[in-house]
Amino acid sequence: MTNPPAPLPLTVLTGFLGAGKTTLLNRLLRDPALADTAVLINEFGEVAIDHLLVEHVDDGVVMLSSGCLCCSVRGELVGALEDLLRRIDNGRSPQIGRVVIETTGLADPAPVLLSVLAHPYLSLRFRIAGVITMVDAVNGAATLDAHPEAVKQVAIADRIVLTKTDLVEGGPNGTAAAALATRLDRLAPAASRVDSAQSNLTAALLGAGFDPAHAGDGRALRLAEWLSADAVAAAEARDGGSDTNRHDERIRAFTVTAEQAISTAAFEGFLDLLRAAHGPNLLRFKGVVKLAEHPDRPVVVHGVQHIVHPPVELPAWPDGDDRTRLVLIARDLDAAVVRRLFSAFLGTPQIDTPDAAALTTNPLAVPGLRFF
Ligand SMILES: Nc1nc2c(ncn2[C@@H]2O[C@H](COP(=O)(O)OP(=O)(O)OP(=O)(O)O)[C@@H](O)[C@H]2O)c(=O)[nH]1
Repeated sequence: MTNPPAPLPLTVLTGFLGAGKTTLLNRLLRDPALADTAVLINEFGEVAIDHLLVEHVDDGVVMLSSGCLCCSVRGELVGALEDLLRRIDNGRSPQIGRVVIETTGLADPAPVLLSVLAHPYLSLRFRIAGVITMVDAVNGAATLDAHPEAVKQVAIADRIVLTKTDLVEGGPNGTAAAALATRLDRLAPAASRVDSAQSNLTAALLGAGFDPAHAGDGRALRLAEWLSADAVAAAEARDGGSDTNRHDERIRAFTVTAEQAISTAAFEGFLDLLRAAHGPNLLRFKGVVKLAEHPDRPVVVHGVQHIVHPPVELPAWPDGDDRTRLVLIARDLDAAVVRRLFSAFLGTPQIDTPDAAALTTNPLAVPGLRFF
């Protein structure tokens, strides 16, 4: 049996209704550097609105036609990706370099990621190269106030693209723009931000993911940049005690770090418990882990809710920092709870908290899936 080809980068382009997704996609697809991109576009009903607006793509476009990507199209999305692979593998379509999925404005991007990550074959053929969220600089704040979906789209972003900065009152350096920037910093400290008016958006957008295959050679985003653990820790220190009334205040990004290596079994146990107890609230997590069995070869993990992408072992620490660093984006989940859980599995329980044995022999604990 031959090995499957290297996984194709898959980028999810999301953002609320009218945020400027199609406008951006049209612009990106004019860039010759993206000529080998396949685009999966969601449509509403029978009117292929987005398709009519997307130019300069012919064979690379796969259209979905049954409504909202976040629900009914999920099965169809898997089918469309499988069909795309089949056509490429048997030569009916040209080789492609990447896939971009544009979600509808109302979609929760997590199920899109889940349908790829949770699929045994698609998870081998695609790697999540990033979630790019468009935020309208004029209506962004009001949209975040009114729509929890928009908050989630921002919270799980790797990159945020600000659109319509040309229309914002006071200009890109004015008070309204600054207030939105502060809010986005709190909600998505791990996401870098670019202005859609900037000229070279292609590189800024499609380089959002970490590619383990090129971890050491500078061709991919650096591990530290992908994780953004420092930015998340800084945001935590800054915003520590804020109130939790607004719905975007319920979502928090936080880090768990450790110098000490953790055994594979203990790390599995930690993830199992975390996913079993808090899966639905775990919007996204990513990390690099120092395993006791081979501390010189870190393991990169990431996932969405209860699903973990197959972990990738790197030949060496690429960035000089050999600590375990996890970044979690979660709703209604206290960072201290997760840190205590990790400490317990690391064998360094805090006062008044159970150790790993107490946690795993707890008859109420729900065993999760093994993934190593
Ligand atoms: N002035 C200005 N207008 C923009 C910008 N980006 C998008 N627009 C306009 O905003 C409107 C909505 O843009 P679309 O690209 O259709 O937004 P969308 O996110 O694809 O919208 P849905 O498909 O409804 O979710 C269009 O009229 C665009 O021309 C921008 O940066 N500046």
